[in-house]
Amino acid sequence: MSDILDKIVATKKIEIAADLKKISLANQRDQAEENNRNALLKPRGFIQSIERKIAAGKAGVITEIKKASPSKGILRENFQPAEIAQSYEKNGAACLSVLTDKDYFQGANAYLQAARAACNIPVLRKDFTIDPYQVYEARAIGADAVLLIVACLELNQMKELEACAHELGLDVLVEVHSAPELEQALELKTSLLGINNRNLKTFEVTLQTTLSLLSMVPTGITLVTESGIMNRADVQLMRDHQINAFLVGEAFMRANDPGAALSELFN
Ligand SMILES: O=P(O)(O)OC[C@@H](O)[C@@H](O)c1c[nH]c2ccccc12
Repeated sequence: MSDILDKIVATKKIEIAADLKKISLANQRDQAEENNRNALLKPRGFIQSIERKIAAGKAGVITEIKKASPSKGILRENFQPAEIAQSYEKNGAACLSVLTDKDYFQGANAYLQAARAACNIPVLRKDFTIDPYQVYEARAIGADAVLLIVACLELNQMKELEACAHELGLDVLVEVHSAPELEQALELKTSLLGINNRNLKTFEVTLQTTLSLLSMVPTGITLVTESGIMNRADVQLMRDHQINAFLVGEAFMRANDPGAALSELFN
């Protein structure tokens, strides 16, 4: 083949990929907008649901639905998202977090859809959001909030993704693990800030991460302590520091009855 023909074909492939991306983005946007008009799929107010629990003197617990994780492998063999969602709701969860990442967490969009349809509480799409396409997709599958992880985004990208989420009526949970990341997170509009106690590079978990960053969190921000909450002493330690919102996965996923485990941990 001639050089020029090679070049034209290579350019053509890029052009087609870009066109396909545009088409699927438009489809997701249409679906997202249709969902916003459908009473069953309207955003449920993720932040509001947490704040309501806290205002009532309770813990605002985001209960997670995840089958596996890169650090722990399979957490739950008998994995039924709809049943788990109902059990969480019945036992006082403020919100759900559902992993949709396939390759590392064995998640699926279908799990989020099944979980949300089975309950009335808001649902976070737990994934690694790096492109507006995923925000439209989140709304298209019925999510009420998306996660933005500061460690994998530039500030301008985060702002773009947040604006996109807010335009669609989605709430944003911004996640940090260090002081510089926390400073970046405060550049966003969202009032929901997660401190991940797990270091995503080493998988090491310590609740000291939350405690050490606490003084940097301004009033008006709802702080969620994420990962490694395993027992009542962990919960008490956090509550002793006026931390009232929690994201918990493993402790519930390993339990026979996740809702009963929620109730034992917090009631
Ligand atoms: O299972 P744990 O230790 O209770 O953690 C839940 C949640 O915090 C964790 O799954 C998580 C926090 N941030 C994430 C980002 C991506 C994937 C997963 C996560």
